[in-house]
Amino acid sequence: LPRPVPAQVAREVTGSVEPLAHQAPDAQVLILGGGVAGVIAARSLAKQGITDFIIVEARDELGGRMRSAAFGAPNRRLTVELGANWIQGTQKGNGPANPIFELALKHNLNTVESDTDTSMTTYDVNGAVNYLDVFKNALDAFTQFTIAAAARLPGNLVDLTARAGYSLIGQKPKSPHEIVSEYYTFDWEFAQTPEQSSFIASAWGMNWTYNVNQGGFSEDNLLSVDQRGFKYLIQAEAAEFLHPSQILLQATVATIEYSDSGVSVILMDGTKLTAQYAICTFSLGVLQNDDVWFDPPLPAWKAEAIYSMTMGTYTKIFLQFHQKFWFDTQFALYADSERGRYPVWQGLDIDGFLPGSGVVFATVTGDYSKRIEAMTDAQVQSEVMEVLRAMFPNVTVPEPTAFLFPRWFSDPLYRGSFSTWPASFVPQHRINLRAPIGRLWFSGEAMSEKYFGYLHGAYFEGEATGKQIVGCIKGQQCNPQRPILGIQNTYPYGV
Ligand SMILES: Cc1cc2nc3c(=O)[nH]c(=O)nc-3n(C[C@H](O)[C@H](O)[C@H](O)COP(=O)(O)OP(=O)(O)OC[C@H]3O[C@@H](n4cnc5c(N)ncnc54)[C@H](O)[C@@H]3O)c2cc1C
Repeated sequence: LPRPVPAQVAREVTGSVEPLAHQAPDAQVLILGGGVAGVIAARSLAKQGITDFIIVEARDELGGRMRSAAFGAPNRRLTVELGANWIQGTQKGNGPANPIFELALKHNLNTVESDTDTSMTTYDVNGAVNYLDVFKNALDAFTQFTIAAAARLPGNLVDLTARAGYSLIGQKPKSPHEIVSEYYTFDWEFAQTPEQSSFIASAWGMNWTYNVNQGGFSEDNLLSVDQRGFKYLIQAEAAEFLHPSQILLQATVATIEYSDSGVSVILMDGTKLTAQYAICTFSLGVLQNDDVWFDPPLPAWKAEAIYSMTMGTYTKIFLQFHQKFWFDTQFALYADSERGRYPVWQGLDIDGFLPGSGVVFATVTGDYSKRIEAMTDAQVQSEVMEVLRAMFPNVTVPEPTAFLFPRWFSDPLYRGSFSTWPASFVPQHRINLRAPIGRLWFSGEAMSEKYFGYLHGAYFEGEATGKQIVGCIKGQQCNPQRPILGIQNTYPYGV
């Protein structure tokens, strides 16, 4: 979609800031960010006849964290997913459907069933070693973990860390095989350690997505191998209703000014845009790291909510080789003496996936992601090759023909990969994270109570915010969530 130059946008206002009341707004609604939440919020507005909006996006395309890249040696290039890759939970029978799954069907996305539970080969520092029994125990332990967490709800028992939850059900992994198996069931999903995560919210996050008995979609995971990129799904949806004048690409927001009567946004190039309402869909990481300035500064209740949720980082490290020399399963585990050291591997050179691609990738998360982002590509490649050579002691592992990993944590447009819920984040914090201030609304995956972290969380939040703003504009129903001022302990400290 080409970058438009609407007349209002071209009218640059730099320097002194005029009061909002004195100028005609550039749009009824500014949608800040063109990821899933932004595009679906726009669709919600358009469906209700509100077409006077502009999506303001820093990058040169829509999609946000649905981000793909061309990867590989010049004669063997293919599309890989740097960001979101799976449709997590699809639909069982006539039950609730994951809306991302519905979009994938609608736009004929090429996906393949991902067998995360049984298509596994296990390795450690001595090469291939079968510890599938330990791995299976970890999968079962996670099911027990979710049951134990859910059991706390009826009694309104306080949240704990996921680590405490594991310990309470007797799971105390000690050997590298046990530790990497636990890592796969927990960190690889949440991009944080059990110590950094909520017991209750980690369990319900899984249940609402995967457990049909608890209102989830299904247990299935579909991996996008679509060579147009996973993002095609949201770009194709956007193309159905967006007019070029409703999108402003390569426009980075520097400051957001807000009040009870309107919002104005100042871009990095000094352009000022004004609107009656704005929806900020920037990632939690962006909000946490002052990449965008708010004027006036965000109130204490909002700042506390933003800083109390966690932004996890999930990093895929892609390698391409002339020839496949690795496992035939979809996944492999590598147990190192250090927890989180290049632990999960995925092969794409498999029938139905990307056969003949010569591509395999490792995933690291959380603090380990931050660690490698501070290193050079060559240093990371050398560590990864050391691990591959330990996994395959009988193979002369050559240097890869291509190597790539994204730096989500360092990127000022994201500052991480997706949000995770820590034990000290209480439901009132989530209400405050989501609550609008004046005419400025907040949306995106991190605001979702049931689906934080996921594409479908971004989708549902974008849809809900769009609908609420329609209600306000049309003067029908305008009931913005009121913040909770001063979230208190249930029981006072005795000091
Ligand atoms: C590595 C990784 C793996 C993931 N895997 C999965 C998965 O398999 N399945 C799944 O369901 N989810 C997955 N997710 C999560 C999923 O991608 C997100 O939940 C979802 O894309 C978030 O959408 P959003 O619209 O809330 O935010 P975003 O996609 O972040 O959209 C916000 C937009 O704002 C723009 N922006 C930021 N700052 C500015 C600024 N100052 N000015 C202008 N524009 C700005 C950004 O460029 C971005 O386009 C993954 C994410 C990552 C990073």
